[in-house]
Amino acid sequence: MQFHGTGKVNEHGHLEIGGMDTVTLVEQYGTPLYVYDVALIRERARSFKKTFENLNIKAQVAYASKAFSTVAMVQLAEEEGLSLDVVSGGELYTAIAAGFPADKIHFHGNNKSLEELDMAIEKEIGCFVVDNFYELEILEELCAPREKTVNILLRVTPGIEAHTHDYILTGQDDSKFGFGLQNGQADEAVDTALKSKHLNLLGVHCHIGSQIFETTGFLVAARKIFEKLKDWKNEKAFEAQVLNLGGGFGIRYTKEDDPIPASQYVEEIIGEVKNQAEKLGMETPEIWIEPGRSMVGDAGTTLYRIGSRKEVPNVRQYVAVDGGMSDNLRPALYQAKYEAVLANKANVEPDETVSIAGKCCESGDMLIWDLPLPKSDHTDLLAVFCTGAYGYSMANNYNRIPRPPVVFIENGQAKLVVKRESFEDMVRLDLPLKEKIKK
Ligand SMILES: Cc1ncc(COP(=O)(O)O)c(C=O)c1O
Ligand SMILES: N[C@@H](CCCC[NH3+])C(=O)O
Repeated sequence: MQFHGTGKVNEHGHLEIGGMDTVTLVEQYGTPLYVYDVALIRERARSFKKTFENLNIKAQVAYASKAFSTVAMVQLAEEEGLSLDVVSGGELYTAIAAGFPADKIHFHGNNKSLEELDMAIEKEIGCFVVDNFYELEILEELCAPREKTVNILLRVTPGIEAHTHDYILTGQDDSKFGFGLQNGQADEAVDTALKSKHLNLLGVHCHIGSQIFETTGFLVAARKIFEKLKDWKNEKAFEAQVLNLGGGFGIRYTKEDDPIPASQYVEEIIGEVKNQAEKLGMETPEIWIEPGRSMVGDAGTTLYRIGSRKEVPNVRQYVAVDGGMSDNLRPALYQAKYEAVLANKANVEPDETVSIAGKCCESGDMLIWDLPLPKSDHTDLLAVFCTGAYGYSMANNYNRIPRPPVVFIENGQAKLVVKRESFEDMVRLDLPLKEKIKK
């Protein structure tokens, strides 16, 4: 088993993360439990930033907070000097509540509401990534009476089919996001933005998809965008100061995944952007990127307690854990694959193959199919790796299952950063039909 970050097996044969025994963590915080290896998040953030710095490129590395948004995570992003991508009022509110510098916040979304835009204008965020004509219109309308000017990027869809799951593709022509680059929409959006009194057009944004292992898609996107930038420079006297190529860098969930290092994505992107700019006689724009999964994905591990078991003779052994699609929706939604070990028997050789079921009332609530494991029972803990991105952030209360807490681990210290939801929380927003809720 290849562990991630500071993960290793300690002298008790237990999985250790950030110098903390995971069995001890469970004694203290219970299961299910999300555990984050903070040193690994810092390492990822620094590696992205350093690649730009080494090549002397003006850049912003914006953490895509949709991957995992909590006050503590946003504060960690700030400590590491990252910018922040938010995609809703809730993520924006979290950033503000965390004290994140507003001028380093970039606001995404294909249907930002008036209230959300209002809040973002009031907070004076750094940039709006405008997705459609309606947003151009309402943003101008909201800014005019305040006599405020806001920075914007136009999100374009370059017409690229990156190799990833269909549900997480975003750069193809037939996408709900952005202005079509090929069909004249992007040209029209540039005209509208340039005419507007209160929108300061900084440049272009594009995001081709998520969990991408090759650089080709990013490079083709950059080339296609530059063809337009050249036209816009010649025909509209508009020169882009910023090119944001989004996130999407893939990570290793299982041994079948073979991602290139984060620095390689960045180096190749920089190379192409410089090349294109030079070829077209333009200044190299500032390059912004928005990694989410590659910032936090492999830093997260979920700890579960093993529970019931069911054998379907000659077919399979189901082993159930005390969580499931309520804390990790990805297997049910994308057929995502994960690796796991018994946290308390981390160096014991497997002696059976089991399929890990969640506890939700849904046949599709399966976390891992056909996983080799040592024989296990209720005294054992399952550690599922690489759950740091889109795990907690997509967690839900299906079956009124409370969401697990989140613990940050660094240098042998554990810090609770999200509390466990309680059953009271499950009825917190409910209003009774009768006077009293029976307890
Ligand atoms: C606009 C945008 N930026 C950044 C991201 C982050 O992607 P990832 O987590 O794959 O790096 C996403 C999600 O796919 C996105 O839609
Ligand atoms: N939620 C997705 C990625 C979403 C990408 C956001 N545009 C995942 O878990 O892989």
